[in-house]
Amino acid sequence: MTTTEDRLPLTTHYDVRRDAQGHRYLEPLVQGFDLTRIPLLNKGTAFTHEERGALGLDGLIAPQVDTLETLVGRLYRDYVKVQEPLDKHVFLRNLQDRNEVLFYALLAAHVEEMLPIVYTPTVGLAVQKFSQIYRVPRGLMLSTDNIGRAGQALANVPLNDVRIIVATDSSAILGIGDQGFGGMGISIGKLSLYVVAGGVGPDKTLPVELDVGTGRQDLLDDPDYLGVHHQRLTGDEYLAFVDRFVEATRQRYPKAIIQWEDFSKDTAFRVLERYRKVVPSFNDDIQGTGAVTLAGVLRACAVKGERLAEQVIVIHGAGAGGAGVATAIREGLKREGLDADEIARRVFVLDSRGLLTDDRQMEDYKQSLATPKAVTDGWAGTDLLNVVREAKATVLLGLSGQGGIFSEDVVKAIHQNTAQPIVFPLSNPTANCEALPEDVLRWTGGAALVATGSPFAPVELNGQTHAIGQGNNAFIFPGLGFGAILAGAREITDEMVLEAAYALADYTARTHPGRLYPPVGELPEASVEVAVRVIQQALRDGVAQEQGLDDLDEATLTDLVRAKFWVPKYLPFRAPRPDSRQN
Ligand SMILES: O=C([O-])CC(=O)C(=O)O
Ligand SMILES: [Mg+2]
Repeated sequence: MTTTEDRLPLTTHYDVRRDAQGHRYLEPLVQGFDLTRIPLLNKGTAFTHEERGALGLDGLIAPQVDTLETLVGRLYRDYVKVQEPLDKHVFLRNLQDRNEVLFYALLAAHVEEMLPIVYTPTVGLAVQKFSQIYRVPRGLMLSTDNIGRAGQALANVPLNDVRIIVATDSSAILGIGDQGFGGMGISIGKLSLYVVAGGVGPDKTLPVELDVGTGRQDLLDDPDYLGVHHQRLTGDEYLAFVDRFVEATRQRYPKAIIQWEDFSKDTAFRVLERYRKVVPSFNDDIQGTGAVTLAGVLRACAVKGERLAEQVIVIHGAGAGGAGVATAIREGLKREGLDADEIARRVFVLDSRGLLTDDRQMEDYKQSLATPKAVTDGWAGTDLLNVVREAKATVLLGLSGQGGIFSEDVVKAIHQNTAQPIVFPLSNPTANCEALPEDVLRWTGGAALVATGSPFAPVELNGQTHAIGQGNNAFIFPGLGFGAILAGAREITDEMVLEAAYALADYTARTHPGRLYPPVGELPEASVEVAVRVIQQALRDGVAQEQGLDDLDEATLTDLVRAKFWVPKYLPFRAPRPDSRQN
């Protein structure tokens, strides 16, 4: 054996090792043509002459030997010729499925430009068209057909050291609802961000689709739809399905974190609570969105020269996102010294029927978000416009998925209450955004502090340029997950998520004091800071299992996080020695 450690190779197809000088190299466990067909192994024309000779590639690759940089340049020149966002998405996904390091090198070189293509908003369209654009498999597809063999399905995954899983049941993708099997696209997209912005190696990531059926008749009737053709499982059957997935995952990947993504309000809270002490896991839409929104609101308050505790916050939308944001904002208010009574008078949550008041019939999870009925005594009404007026709102947050619901009336009403209203239409993708930033700015004479969930171009108004911050949980989950991985966290605590919010706000305050969020191009940098603070919080909470982190000061910890950050490059290949463990 060439290794002393008792562990499986990183994947079925290769291992990564270090030579005597400490340089990393890749040891392929397959040979020849297969090397050009496995995306994590393929180097395209960048295989060296020596590698071609040693690995059975002679004659199988174009003569020229390229570098990764040359390939990135060539691909980019091709990429810019593609016009439609969905076609660009398909271009990049095909590259990912062909040559994964090159995909990440290209993405890393053009983060700001390509994020809206691999991720929000274009990923929304890719999810809707998933069955049409599907070419080769990626990730784990569990369905009612195979969930009884979940253990075998996980054993079939060629990765041996998965650390982060994004799993969706596709019941509430972005703001576009039930997407059936197509939700796999969001798991894939989120994990691309874990790699490019969160420093996790692609061979440690696994996208998962939990295909429990769909409530969409149009999909069920469509012969081209690739998911299972039946109604969604519900109740105990549904939970038994997810139980099987969690149990098989724990067996195969005991160190993996699960990010629950885009579960509808009917399942999101139950799933999160059921498993969060069983596997390190969090719900991105509840907790990630809560944290990223709190971070932006804290920044907006600072820009105004005020405190969060002075604001009155109206949250429109009481699904997973709205509930998560309400919880995060309440925590923020508590940290600034407000008691429960005061908080109840400052945070108002609305669903599609208006303000949640404690005399209303509603789902269990909403009850803790409801306003005491007495607070609304004498109000003209409890619809959005009336709540903004009567509560004297200064902050308006949109998580409803209802495009355009922040009308001119509503925005002008909040502007009556404060010189600089904080207005965040956060729903995704773009068509579901509660208002267009340029409208909000125009209706408020440029005074509003605006951030959105989907990317928007800067707005020019009266000779001024307003950058629109992207309050997307992409600023939280990669750093949160990376930090939790590095800490070996056995649980992801609420405090770790909250700390991620303050870390992001601090990063923005230091690097861009006038902004609400950093530019998206800085996602990797911001994630490093988030990861460091998450590790520190995991240590404080006593959930970090990784040894040797306790005594590190912040600078050393930051260096460590940077050193662990995966960067796309082609490692040199060395054929395994005959006595190696191949087979
Ligand atoms: O995916 C995004 O852009 C943010 C998110 O989690 C959602 O909108 O569900
Ligand atoms: Mg989501």
